Amino acid sequence: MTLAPIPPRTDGDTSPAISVPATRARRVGIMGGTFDPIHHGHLVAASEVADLFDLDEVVFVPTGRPWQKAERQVSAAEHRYLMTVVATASNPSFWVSRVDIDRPGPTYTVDTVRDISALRPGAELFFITGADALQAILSWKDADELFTMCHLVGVTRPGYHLSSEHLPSDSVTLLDVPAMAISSSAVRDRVRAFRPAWYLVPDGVVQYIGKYALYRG
Ligand SMILES: Nc1ncnc2c1ncn2[C@@H]1O[C@H](COP(=O)(O)OP(=O)(O)OP(=O)(O)O)[C@@H](O)[C@H]1O
Ligand SMILES: O=C(O)c1ccc[n+]([C@@H]2O[C@H](COP(=O)([O-])O)[C@@H](O)[C@H]2O)c1
Repeated sequence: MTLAPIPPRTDGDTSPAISVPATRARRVGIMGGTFDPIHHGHLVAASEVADLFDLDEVVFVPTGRPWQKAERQVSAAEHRYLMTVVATASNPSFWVSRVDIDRPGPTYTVDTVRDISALRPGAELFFITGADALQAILSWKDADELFTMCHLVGVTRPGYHLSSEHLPSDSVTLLDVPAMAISSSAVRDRVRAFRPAWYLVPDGVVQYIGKYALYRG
């Protein structure tokens, strides 16, 4: 049997075919992160926001060069991208974009949102952040412009105070999500110490980490 070749994508993305009611604009969540590795805290946050904000899809965007983590050693973008694909593959409304890892230079969220907006013209955009990232948002590049480009959804995260003080109230919503006391740093530390990462990250991500001997130090 001969299979028809898969046509090449021009945008480098593998977004699923999702039909959106004709009566309203498409509602798109953007979950940005270093995802080194992606864990269940990220996935629960995205799933909760998708449900409560009636999102049609959530696009996970692994950072290319996270400039505020410049002092850290971050795994190769391709590994972080592929682990994010593995972790989200089973959810029909989750997908992963390469826009940040394919853009040269430091990763700024204003560029992320601009690029996703170009892929989804006319969509309403919701950028999802944990409490720690929201606390730092005024230090982000062109934060004022970001508030005009998308709605920010700040979610609870164990160990961090969630607050929108000093942020424009019409651009930010705070949301309680089920507490997942998980961080990528803790997962990396566990792997380095030969301790299990099962159930903190999706099974396929545990296997990916083992296959490529990530975080062994
Ligand atoms: N357990 C969690 N609950 C809610 N939000 C989270 C959680 N972990 C991360 N986030 C949010 O997900 C986004 C991406 O986080 P990131 O990829 O840096 O993960 P991390 O666990 O904070 O990583 P690291 O420990 O390496 O700093 C950020 O907005 C962060 O606040
Ligand atoms: O735009 C910025 O200047 C900026 C500075 C720091 C972090 N961010 C974004 O915040 C998200 C979470 O980042 P991090 O470093 O906590 O994984 C991710 O999408 C980053 O690109 C964005």
